[in-house]
Amino acid sequence: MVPQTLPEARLQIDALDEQIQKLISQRARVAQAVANIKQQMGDTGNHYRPSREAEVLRRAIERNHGPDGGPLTDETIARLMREIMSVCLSLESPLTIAYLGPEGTYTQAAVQKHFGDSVTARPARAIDEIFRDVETGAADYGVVPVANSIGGLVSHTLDELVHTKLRICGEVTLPVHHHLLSMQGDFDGLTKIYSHAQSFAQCRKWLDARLPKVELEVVSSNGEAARRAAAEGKGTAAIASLQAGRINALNILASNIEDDPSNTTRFLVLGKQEPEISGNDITSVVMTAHRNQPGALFKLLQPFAENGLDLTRLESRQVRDSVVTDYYFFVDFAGHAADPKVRAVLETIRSDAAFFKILGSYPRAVM
Ligand SMILES: C=C(O[C@@H]1C=C(C(=O)O)C=C[C@H]1O)C(=O)O
Repeated sequence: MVPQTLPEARLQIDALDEQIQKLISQRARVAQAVANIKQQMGDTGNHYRPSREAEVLRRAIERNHGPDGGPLTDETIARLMREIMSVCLSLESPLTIAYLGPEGTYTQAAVQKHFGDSVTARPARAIDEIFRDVETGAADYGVVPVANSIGGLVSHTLDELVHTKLRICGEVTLPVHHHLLSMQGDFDGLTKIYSHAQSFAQCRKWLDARLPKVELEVVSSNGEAARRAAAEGKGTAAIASLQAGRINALNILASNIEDDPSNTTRFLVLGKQEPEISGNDITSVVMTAHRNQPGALFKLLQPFAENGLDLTRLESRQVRDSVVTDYYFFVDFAGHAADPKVRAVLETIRSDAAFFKILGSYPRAVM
């Protein structure tokens, strides 16, 4: 019944809130029961299940299109469900997630998007430190950037992936929006802007048009840029994320100043876990072909085509220290390595490749 007066509307909202709260508490109790059941089943690790979470989020989005759907966007519904799962999971297993710090980086925003707010985010100084934090158990999972639609591949991440024992257990895609942030409230007397080199490159046109005379100083991250703008105050600004602005209490002088509004960064979630089949999964592998064999790459990729496996990404990176030119091929495709058909294809490729490694099978990003 659509309310006609404000008191009527408030009454309805109070009644709905009561129901929502009751249901959320019930859900949390069931999640606690799940933890006990998993322990009884001899599960010794944490209780985070990437495939199950993807399934819950996909269902929420499906429902949003059904008879119980409402005026909220899929993204909003998924974000709310994400937070509910995040608080439920924190009762089962409080998680620590290593990310490329300092606070306020886009990688931290990716952690929040993927795991929700009820995790401890642990900033690392460099990408290899994130791998080490997860390998040693200082963090349960790690989040690293792997590619940006404008800036290209993150080579440190690819290099670490070749050698690590960790598995990719998830992906996060994040639209990247840059903002000009400062302690001051206007452009007057701005003489210096701090940012990461990539962010400057991504805002080149805007900077040339609006602030051609201001000095640009490259720092190690956007989080660091925001920290400096806050510490130095008047006359300085940073190009960074809204989150970095919030953390450092900066004003927004200009929003979405990136040249390409579809600018997106892809991140990987690293862990020791092998996610189960979720029904919409990606598998990542890395391989090298035998040298001096014409058509070697063609031969490596042929089994994917012959078995109808859809390649979603193919990147190459030169093998470090190789005198002769030699390339690692990073291939992503739709499917899960536990699927017998996929397993057979991977075994064929493994026997044809000079080097071959499965990096992980994980649910395709839902949000
Ligand atoms: C409750 C579970 O454990 C965790 C919490 C989930 C949730 O709150 O829905 C989903 C998957 C797991 O990360 C489960 O495995 O079902």
